[in-house]
Formats: sequence, structure tokens, C-alpha cells
Amino acid sequence: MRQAGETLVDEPIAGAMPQTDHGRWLVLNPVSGTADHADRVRELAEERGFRVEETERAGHATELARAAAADGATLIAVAGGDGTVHEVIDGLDRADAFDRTTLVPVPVGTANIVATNLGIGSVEQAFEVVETGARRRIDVGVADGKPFAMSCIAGLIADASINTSDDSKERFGSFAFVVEGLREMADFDGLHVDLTAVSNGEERRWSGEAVCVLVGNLRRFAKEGGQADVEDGHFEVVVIEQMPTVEMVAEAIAQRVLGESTENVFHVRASQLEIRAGDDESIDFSLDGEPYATSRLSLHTRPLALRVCVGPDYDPSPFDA
Ligand SMILES: Nc1ncnc2c1ncn2[C@@H]1O[C@H](COP(=O)(O)OP(=O)(O)OP(=O)(O)O)[C@@H](O)[C@H]1O
Repeated sequence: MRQAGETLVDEPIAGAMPQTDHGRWLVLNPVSGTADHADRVRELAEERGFRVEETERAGHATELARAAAADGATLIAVAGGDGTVHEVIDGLDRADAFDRTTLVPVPVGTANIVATNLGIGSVEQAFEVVETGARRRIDVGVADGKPFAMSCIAGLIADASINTSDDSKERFGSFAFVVEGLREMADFDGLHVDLTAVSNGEERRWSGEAVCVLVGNLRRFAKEGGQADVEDGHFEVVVIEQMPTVEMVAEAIAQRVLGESTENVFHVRASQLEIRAGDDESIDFSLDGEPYATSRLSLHTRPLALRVCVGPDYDPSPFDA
């Protein structure tokens, strides 16, 4: 449910962009994905008036985003994968620049989940939407003060994109990487977790042994996956309960993917969330792929905080009939 004061800002659009961008920066990670994109991206960006800065090491994209904000950039393109986008969002947040900078992901990474969910499928399309696409504001997740765009996940999960087979993707949809993770480590003991979620003012709790905890912002884990509603001020939270065998977990997940609810999958939409380790040991989280370990994590959404360019396939209300 959208609340009063959180209405969409669907900013204009075709043709208007070059006049409204006071400075265009492009942060280029030359080693993302297959690392063969730098020349092409640089050429397209320079033709369109971007100042291009290449990253030289991990964390550098955060510094470059801060420099772009300090320079007064109103448009920042990010040629990289989800890790680079995450770093740039961190830099914009540190510069307190969400309100004056629009981000556009240029997908040259491995998974490119942020770009895909914003409806941007290729390098060429990214530059196209800069000129003619819609601009919108989307929710940002915050975990212990750290911003994230895509997801915050913990537990037994295989690398989200790389290790997941096509067969598994077909059967288990957006949970395929959990099933692959289970197969890799069949003796996993589970995470002992106490979780409190606030949804529309109501508190919901879950305690127990979990296979994994999946908190999606731009990324959707429940049901068939796909693009999340990233303008609703809520995370979609999925907890998969530990079960005696890998097969049972896989079966529970398959049923869930097929739309049948099961007792072993807890699913809630939440604007605030606290995840505590039941045994006070720290839990290894992944914030958009960035590792973060703690025994108590507080999360909330910043509704409609980040300005982005979106492609034609982006749907602001993906679950409306
Ligand atoms: N010049 C560089 N040399 C080495 N590593 C770099 C350099 N510049 C950035 N990095 C690091 O490269 C890592 C990978 O980048 P990125 O996430 O963009 O690509 P990816 O992993 O291929 O894609 P995805 O995250 O979409 O799967 C990031 O962690 C970033 O910090």
C-alpha cells in the first residue's frame, strides 16, 4: 500500500533530459563481467557528453560517486555489475546526493540484476533511456545504516547467478540459487534466527532454524520472482525453514514457486525488520553481494529515495491486476 505523501514522481521524460542534466558522469568498471566492454562504453558515453572515470580497485566507485556529486553531477551512469552499482549508491548516500543525482545502470557485469529489474537490458539501451526513457524514484534498503538496492540475504545460498543450472532455474524459479546452495552443502545446520517485521504498523515475528533469510528490495524472491515493486516502501521477506532433508526443502520451495503456500516458507512484506541470531553468533549477510557479519541487523526502507532512469519494460506496479 502506498501511503499519503509517497506518491510516485514520474519525471519527464522524452527529449527533456539533456537540458536538465547539469553534469553527466560515467563510472566505468573495466573488470566487470567479461571485461571486454570498456572501449565501447567509453565511446558511447563520450559521444553523449559524459565525463568518464574508470575504477582502479574495489571501493573506488564509491569515491568516484562522491566526487561526481561534489562536482554537481545530476546524472551518473554506472557501467559495471551489481557490485559497482552498490558502491555508487553508497557514494551518493555518503555525499547526501540522492535528491540531486539520477542513476542509470549500464549492464556490463555478470548478473546485472539492478539493470534488468529497471528494464535496461543492454549497453545501447542504457544510453537510449538516458535520452528518452522515464525517470522515477525507487526505494532504497538500509541495513545498519548501509544502503542497498537489490537485496540483503543470509544462509545457504549458491552464487545467485553463476552456479545455478538452467534446469534448476526452470523448476525453482527465483529460489533456484537456494536449492543449488543446499546441494553444495548438504550438512548445513541452519541459522538460528529471531525475526521481527513491521508491516503497515503491525508486528510479525518468526523464530526458528532457517535455511536462509532473503530480504528483497529491487529483487523479488517470492513466487515466480521477477521484478519487485520497488516503489511501495516495503521489502519482501522470505524465510525458508530448515527441514530434515535437502529434498524436503527443495519440494517446499517448488510448491511455493508453483503458488501453493507451504508451512515451511514464511513470507512477509515489511517496511522495517530486525534479524537477530538466536545464539548470539554472528550471521554472514550479503548486502547486494557485499559481505557483512553481525549478530543483530536492523533494516528499513527509504521509500522513493533514489532517482533512476528506467527502460520500457520497467513496471512501477508489477503486482496490480
Ligand atoms: N580496476 C579494478 N580492478 C579490480 N577490481 C575492481 C576494479 N574496479 C572495481 N573492481 C571491483 O570489481 C568487482 C566486481 O564488479 P561488478 O559487481 O561490477 O561486476 P560483476 O561481479 O561481474 O557483476 P555482477 O555483480 O552483476 O554479478 C567489484 O567488487 C569492484 O569493487
